[in-house]
Amino acid sequence: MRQSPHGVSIHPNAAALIDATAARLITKLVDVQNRRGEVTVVLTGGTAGIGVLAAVAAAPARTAVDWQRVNFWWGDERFVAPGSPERNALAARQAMLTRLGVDQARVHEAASTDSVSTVEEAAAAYAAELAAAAQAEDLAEGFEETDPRLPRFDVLLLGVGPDAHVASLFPEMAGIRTTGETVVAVRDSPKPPSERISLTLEAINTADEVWLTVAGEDKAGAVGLALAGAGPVQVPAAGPRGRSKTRWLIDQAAASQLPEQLLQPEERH
Ligand SMILES: O=C1O[C@H](COP(=O)(O)O)[C@@H](O)[C@H](O)[C@H]1O
Repeated sequence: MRQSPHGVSIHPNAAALIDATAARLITKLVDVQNRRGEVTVVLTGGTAGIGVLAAVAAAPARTAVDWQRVNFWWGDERFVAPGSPERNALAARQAMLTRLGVDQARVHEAASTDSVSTVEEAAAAYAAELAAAAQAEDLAEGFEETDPRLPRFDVLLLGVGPDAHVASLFPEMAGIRTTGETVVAVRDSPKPPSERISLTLEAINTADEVWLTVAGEDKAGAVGLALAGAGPVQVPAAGPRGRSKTRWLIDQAAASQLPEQLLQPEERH
């Protein structure tokens, strides 16, 4: 693994990236639990994101985490039936949640087409659930105030699409431009399914740590542009910033168009 001083870790291939990210996530969850008792993680869909969850569920070190005291949210969800293979939450349940005996009351899945009739209703319900969790935290002691509309997110995982989308915030579309809201409804996603809900960039950037986990050459252009300082409206992956840390966890193929200045001299070709 190569580490750049800019928060970019480059792994030799997708499998190594996924295993290393899973190990890092377990360590992070344990650290926060040791300090505060419970920990909140925001999950992502996508190939690498779900791969990481499967690797966590298979890692011997998983037993170091108290899975009953982990709160789960999602950065985005597809507005489809709950049993649809398109559903990010279903993929996460199959890869990890059902295998670890998590507390179901702490799993905050967005509404599906079975429970509400429009994607706007699903977005509003998710925003309300986030706000209620934030209020409950305020009543508990020891929580540092971040955004009154959102619970504290200790670590927020994101994938990146080949078009540089993160969560369900797509280039040049309304979602990535939205301010003043924590959750947006998306009706015209260029990647199917068309109806989705997503945290806004404003909400994502309340997280203490944001980790962008990306593998594959088809993502190299998006990663290169994001790290070269592109604007988030054109390149949504350029927008996420954790309050304490922003980590880019990528494989060699996804790193192939990284700006030269992000690499140590000995890493330049
Ligand atoms: O649609 C989505 O895509 C992205 C990235 O997915 P990938 O398969 O290209 O890795 C994912 O981060 C997001 O959660 C998901 O809804």
